[in-house]
Amino acid sequence: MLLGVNIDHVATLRNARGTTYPSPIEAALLAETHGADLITLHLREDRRHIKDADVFAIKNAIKTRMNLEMAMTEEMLANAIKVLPADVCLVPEKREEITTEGGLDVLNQQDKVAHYVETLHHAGVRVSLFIAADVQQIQAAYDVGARVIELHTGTYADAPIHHQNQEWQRIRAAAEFAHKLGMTVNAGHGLTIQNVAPIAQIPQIVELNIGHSLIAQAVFLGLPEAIRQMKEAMYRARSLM
Ligand SMILES: CC(=O)[C@@H](O)[C@H](O)COP(=O)(O)O
Ligand SMILES: NCC(=O)COP(=O)(O)O
Repeated sequence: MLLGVNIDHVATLRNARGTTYPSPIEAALLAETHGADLITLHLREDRRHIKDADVFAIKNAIKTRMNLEMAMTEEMLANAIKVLPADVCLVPEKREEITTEGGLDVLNQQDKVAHYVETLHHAGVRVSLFIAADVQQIQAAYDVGARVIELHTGTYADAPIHHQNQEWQRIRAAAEFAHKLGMTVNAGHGLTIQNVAPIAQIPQIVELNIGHSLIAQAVFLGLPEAIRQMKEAMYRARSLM
């Protein structure tokens, strides 16, 4: 199981004072030296954390692969064609949101999503769609040509303890459905060292993208140790399957 380290919130800390530190580029290099299988970052339209310069610098510096998250806008599409990351993950964005709230609504904008998928595929970029654990959305993702999805685990992560199993069941069923279609299934959002194990135990999920809780842990433990503990939790969970 692969771990994508999302470094958005290293940039949040940097931007708090407008300094050059902590450097997202340094964080990306440290993360991949200490176990990150890929580096995920979200260039938001409002640039509240990751900036355009970070994207280009990280693309040129890392040895693993870049998973660039972006909204479906012409500006972001043009930028992605310039950067040419290994992966683009199309995510919904609302200016007023604190963080990503829901999954991309593929079902109700299939022509638009198909255009972004086709354009990025033509440029040699693999495309994943960040969607809710919903069979109709997964089928729509397949129908528009996407062969990779990232299941939004936010409803699982935010669920009250007595609802968590129900949310986990939804994600497990969604992963099974997508896998049967031949899709690559990733997952992410709101995952922590405390809640990651059940998600890691879903056999069809091959990659987890984790950011906020990892960077938070890194404040106390340092990034290498935070990554080590997260990977250990993922592998321990897998070994108990
Ligand atoms: C799509 C997703 O769940 C995250 O990767 C996203 O980047 C969250 O946005 P913030 O990093 O701005 O919280
Ligand atoms: N796509 C999920 C991601 O990259 C990280 O989300 P989070 O762990 O910061 O909530």
